[in-house]
Amino acid sequence: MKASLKAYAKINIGLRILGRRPSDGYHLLETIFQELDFADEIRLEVNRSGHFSLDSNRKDIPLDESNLILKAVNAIKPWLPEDLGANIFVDKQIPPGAGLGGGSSDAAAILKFFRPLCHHEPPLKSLALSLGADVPFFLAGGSAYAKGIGDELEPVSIPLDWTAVLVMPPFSVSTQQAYRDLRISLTDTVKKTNIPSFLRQGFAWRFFENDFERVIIPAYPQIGAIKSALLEAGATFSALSGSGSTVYGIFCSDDKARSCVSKLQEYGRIVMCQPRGLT
Ligand SMILES: C[C@@](CO)(OP(=O)(O)O)[C@H](O)COP(=O)(O)OP(=O)(O)OC[C@H]1O[C@@H](n2ccc(N)nc2=O)[C@H](O)[C@@H]1O
Ligand SMILES: Nc1ncnc2c1ncn2[C@@H]1O[C@H](COP(=O)(O)OP(=O)(O)O)[C@@H](O)[C@H]1O
Repeated sequence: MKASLKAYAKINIGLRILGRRPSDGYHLLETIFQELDFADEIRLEVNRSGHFSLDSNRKDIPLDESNLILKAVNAIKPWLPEDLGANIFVDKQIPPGAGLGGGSSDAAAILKFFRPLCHHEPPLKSLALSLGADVPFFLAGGSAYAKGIGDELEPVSIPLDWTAVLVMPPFSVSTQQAYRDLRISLTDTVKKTNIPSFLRQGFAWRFFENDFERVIIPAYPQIGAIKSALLEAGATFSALSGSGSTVYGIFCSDDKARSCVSKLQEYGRIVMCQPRGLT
């Protein structure tokens, strides 16, 4: 059996770090995850060899058992027939370490693909969370308000009549290091959530900020320059996605978005894409 899966990227619309979880030091946050129609493609050839292999067009990601695709395979394996195997190829379009959740989305796509082949129902949500804090979002995608460590999800309805311009600089940012650089202590008081009240007032871009910008922009001045360039080019809103390195601009018209692309080329790879609703 052959199959081709799309693993879509996300951006974070607002990202507030509220504090730390005492049990493991993970950061408590609130954000809106928005899925985009920009994706990796995962091609699989399922066989009865009991063996899984992985290859990719990108050689700068691990292709061994530490790849999130093989981690997802290993997580769901106890629920699969023992002789099931697959040759997997991932055509990476989403750069790693870009704040677009590419690896997490790949992992969720694998869990969803193998679920119907399981001999009994796997606990998909907990398997997803064991692979990464962002992975549960990608099981359903669309637009979701997230709390906890990013795993407490609630679908939300926000306007989707916009085009995003993603500017992906030629460097990655380590998520773990970015969290460390925030220097939030385990004993700091946990802040209250704000996003639900923003949404009750009616969605407006001006409400949203990404707390990582405080540490990422000083460390990577190019990120600040991209944000300014997007706003100057007419973006309604611009922000860092996740812990970076991608900066996105929101444009109310496709034409306006297209006309800014040539002005931003010097900063890195540019992709224009649309938000995806729940499917
Ligand atoms: C910052 C965000 C915002 O959406 O996205 P990215 O920029 O990575 O896309 C996420 O919180 C990233 O989630 P994800 O990339 O799945 O993180 P994980 O693999 O679970 O964790 C990587 C490391 O980040 C730290 N971490 C992660 C999530 C969290 N809520 N608190 C943390 O402190 C931990 O130190 C962990 O070892
Ligand atoms: N399938 C995968 N795709 C991308 N990166 C992966 C994958 N598996 C493991 N990784 C590792 O995970 C890290 C984070 O990648 P990714 O999830 O794409 O970025 P981010 O956390 O910034 O959204 C990368 O540094 C990469 O080495």
